[in-house]
Parts: sequence; C-alpha cells; structure tokens
Amino acid sequence: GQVLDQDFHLERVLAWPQSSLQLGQVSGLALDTNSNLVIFHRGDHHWGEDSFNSQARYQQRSLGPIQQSTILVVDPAKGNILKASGRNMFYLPHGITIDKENNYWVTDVALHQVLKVSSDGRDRTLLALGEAFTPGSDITHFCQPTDVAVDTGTGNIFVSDGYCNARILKFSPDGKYLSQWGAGSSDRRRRIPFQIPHSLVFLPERQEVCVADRENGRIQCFITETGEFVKEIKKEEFGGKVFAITFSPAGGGLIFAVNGASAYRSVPLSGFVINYSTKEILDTFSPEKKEFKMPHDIVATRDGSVFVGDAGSKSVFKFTTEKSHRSV
Ligand SMILES: O=C(N[C@@H](O)C(=O)O)c1ccccc1
Repeated sequence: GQVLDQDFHLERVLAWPQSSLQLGQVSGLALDTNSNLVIFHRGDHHWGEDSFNSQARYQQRSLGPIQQSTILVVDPAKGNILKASGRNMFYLPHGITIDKENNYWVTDVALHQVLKVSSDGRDRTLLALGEAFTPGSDITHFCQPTDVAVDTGTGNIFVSDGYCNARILKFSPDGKYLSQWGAGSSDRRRRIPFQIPHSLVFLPERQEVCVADRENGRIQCFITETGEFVKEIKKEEFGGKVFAITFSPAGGGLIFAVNGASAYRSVPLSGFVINYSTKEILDTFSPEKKEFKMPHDIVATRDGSVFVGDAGSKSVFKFTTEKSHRSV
C-alpha cells in the first residue's frame, strides 16, 4: 500500500476512461477476483419520482428488463470494457458485491431482491432472496434492498434493507436466514434507527460489517458474529448524508466514503478518506472541472486507486495519489 504521508491526496485521473463507457445511472461498483473494476448500471432505465407507488411497488414493469448489459467488467488501468453481461435481467440495479468465487451478489430495488449471479458470462442466477416485485419486511421479503457484504471468512452474507425498511439481515452462504438487526428485529438496545442503510462493507481483519446509514449521515460498524454495535463515525464534513463506504487495509485500515446532497445544507459533494481507528479525515477529494452529481458507490483497489460511481452524471471517476505534478 502507498505510504500515507501527511500530504496524502487523491486526484482525479483525467484520461480515465480512455473511451466512453456509455453508462446509464451508475448504481454500484465492485472489484472482482482479477482486480478488475465491475460497474453495475441502469442502461436506459431511471429511478425517478414516479418509479414507485406509495406501497413501494415498481410502476414500470411494462418497460420490461433493461436490454443493455448492466454489468461491465472494466480494466482499471485504461477503462476499456473486458466483459459485458446482465442483459434482460434487471429493472433498477442498485448494489453489487463480488465474493471469493467471483460470483456477483446484486440488489435490484424494483425487484426487491438480492441475486447471486454467475460471472461466466452466462448470467446464471445461483440464488435469489426476496420475492420478485413484492416488497415486504419479513425474513423472505425485502423493501428496496440496497447492498450486500460478504464475510470472506464464513461466506455469510449481509443485506442492507433498504429504502423502505431500516435493517441489516444476515444469511448463510446458501441463503438461510440467520439474524437481523435494526428496525423490525427484537433489537432491545434503543438506538436511533437506520434511515436508508445504503451501502455495506466487510472488514476482514476486524470481523466487522460497516453500513452507510445514509440519511443519518453516519457510518456504523457491527461485529459480524453478533450484530453488536462497535462504533460510529459521524462528521460535520459529511453534511448530513453518507451514500457509500468501502474499506482498504492500507495505512492501518482506511474507510473511504462519499456524501450526498442535502436539502438544507449546501455542502460540497466529496469523497473522504478516514482513518478507521482514529476516525480522523485524512483527505477530502472531488473531481475538478466535472463535479460529482450523485456519487453513489466507491471502491478502493490494492494499488491505491479509488473509483467513484455517480448515478447523477452517469459516469465513473478514477482517483489516485500519484503526484502527477511532482518532479522526480
Ligand atoms: O435516492 C434515490 N435514488 C438514488 O439513491 C438511486 O438512484 O439509487 C431516490 C429516492 C426517491 C426518488 C427517486 C430517487
């Protein structure tokens, strides 16, 4: 990992991608087992004010599934497309996570489902959790589930559920319900409930799962074994909304996050690099020239690159700490 000296600063790589990726609303990013970037996007579908009715039922089923390839495997160095899949399967893609066998775990907020999909280009659905197009809040229904985290040690999966629920559920690798915490569970510890648990990340060294509790503008971390609360990171600099988080073991453990626009506080849309242990913000970054519109997911590679997927500008930004201007 890179040396984290005090002038650690992420700058946008302007020449990335080298050619346009023709993306729709970018909802999710992940890194696969070959360290390629995987982009989950909505093609010609949009999540707008009229996409759902007041019972959280998707209103555009008649459009059919997205025809474009919604899952793009992209070379992190140049940005060229290596593989494209995920056609005719999804309605409103949201989160994507990749497990040790290189399977894709995705959520679709219109389907209200979590799907485990093969990455061999045949798009085989290996597991489906939730009932298609049927919102609910029991252990076999989600309501606009947002993301998945995979515990690489046990293979257990965590689901952040969701826009119209406020909980995290835990399942075995083959989809057996194990437990849940947050609203709807027998959670006796009276804590402020989640408000759109929007993004999850697993911390391997610590056996913790952290959630971007979006509308509470905070990050909370829990013991994967018990769901026990460990810590909260809430910063004025976030401006009230945290849309996505990811983790890198570099520098003793770093949390990367992106914030979101809030109605009453005009804060700049930025990425943040936070020291997990001290909760100190080490860097704040954003693309010059082209602003973030709705930064929606973030991943960090082992070589120190950071990618941000933006659902508003339908693009992916790459950042590195290479001192492009530094004289050798
Ligand atoms: O947050 C929203 N969308 C993004 O997170 C997303 O596109 O995933 C949203 C909420 C209500 C209506 C319309 C959009």
